[in-house]
Amino acid sequence: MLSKDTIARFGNLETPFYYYDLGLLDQTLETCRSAAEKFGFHVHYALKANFNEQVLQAVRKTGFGADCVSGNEVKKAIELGFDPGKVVFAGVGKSDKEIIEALNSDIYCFNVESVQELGIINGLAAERGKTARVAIRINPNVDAHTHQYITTGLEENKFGVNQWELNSCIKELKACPNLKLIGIHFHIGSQITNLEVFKSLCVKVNELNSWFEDHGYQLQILNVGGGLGVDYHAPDENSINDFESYFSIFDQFLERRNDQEVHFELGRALVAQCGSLISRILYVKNGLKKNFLILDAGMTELMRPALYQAYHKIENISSLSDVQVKYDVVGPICESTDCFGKEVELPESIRGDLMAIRTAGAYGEVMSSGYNLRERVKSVYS
Ligand SMILES: Cc1ncc(COP(=O)(O)O)c(C=O)c1O
Ligand SMILES: N[C@@H](CCCC[NH3+])C(=O)O
Repeated sequence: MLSKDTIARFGNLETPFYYYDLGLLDQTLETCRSAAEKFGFHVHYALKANFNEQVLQAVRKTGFGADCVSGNEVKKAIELGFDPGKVVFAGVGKSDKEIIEALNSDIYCFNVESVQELGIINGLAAERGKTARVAIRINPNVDAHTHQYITTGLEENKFGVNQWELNSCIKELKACPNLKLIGIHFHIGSQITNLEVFKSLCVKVNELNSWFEDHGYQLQILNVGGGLGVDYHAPDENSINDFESYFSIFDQFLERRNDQEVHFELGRALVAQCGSLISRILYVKNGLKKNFLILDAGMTELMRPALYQAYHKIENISSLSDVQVKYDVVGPICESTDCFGKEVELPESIRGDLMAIRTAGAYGEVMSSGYNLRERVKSVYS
């Protein structure tokens, strides 16, 4: 909940901007850290969810590692003080330049997404007299029951290698003396709210763990990715995930060998609820059939509703009116999908009112764009 003092402070600020509640972020990180510690699990924060420096500093202080998906994310994590020994690098299209930089930084592990990539990393490592630690990202063909655009673990998705390619992976690994296979990696999708899905993932991981054992590989790491969803409808009631219940599923259903480590790559569940996009109403348009609130923020600042029809709770945080009106809440961008919500019930609103679009800390600021030559969105913290 945004406090009265915080809202009063916004009154003097130019909008739009992202507001981050760093206190809530710290509490969320600490809840996750202590739950993971209880089970002896390791967490790498997925930078793609939010690489705002203040957010990253808080994550780094917690002691989490970094899960990166580009050379620049690897560079940023290391520059901000993450231990290279806790940096992992995934991505279906790692360029040679990105691989070389990651090798030079001695990162912990490459999460490899194709048979061909194994050979490329091996060649680049050999040229530098290095051995690269790798984990194979396997597509487990588990349905994450999430939005079709953010599911990643089905055979029709571009991510990872399919199970029928595993023999080729082993053959390639045998021909790659500069690679050390340390684990297997999975990530089945994002915004997963049905925790049963993770049980199905565990069953697959167990099967594949045994498969590698049967082929002579004792894996050090089982990396089960991220994907834990958050409550977009009730950000105040459920501001921090129940990380203990989430981790306990893996504790119960994963068949770990003696020293095997379990790694997680959480993004959204760590940072979504601490961020809100704050905006002002520019115009109120009352039509015959619809009332529009036109905000000074749009899909350029928060793309999720336009891209995935994603729901975000919208609040008028300055209106004192008791009258409730339904509005379509839209942005100023020259696109019809530039809409944050349709038929949203809000207190009667006027030009200048402050609006908060909640649960915007993950995949918000980082996905903003300069379309329509918009200014880069600013951030405010408390
Ligand atoms: C490989 C990988 N790991 C981790 C994540 C983080 O996912 P989430 O933010 O849903 O926890 C993603 C994004 O979906 C991903 O693609
Ligand atoms: N960017 C997405 C999720 C994809 C996560 C990365 N694989 C979102 O806003 O929900």
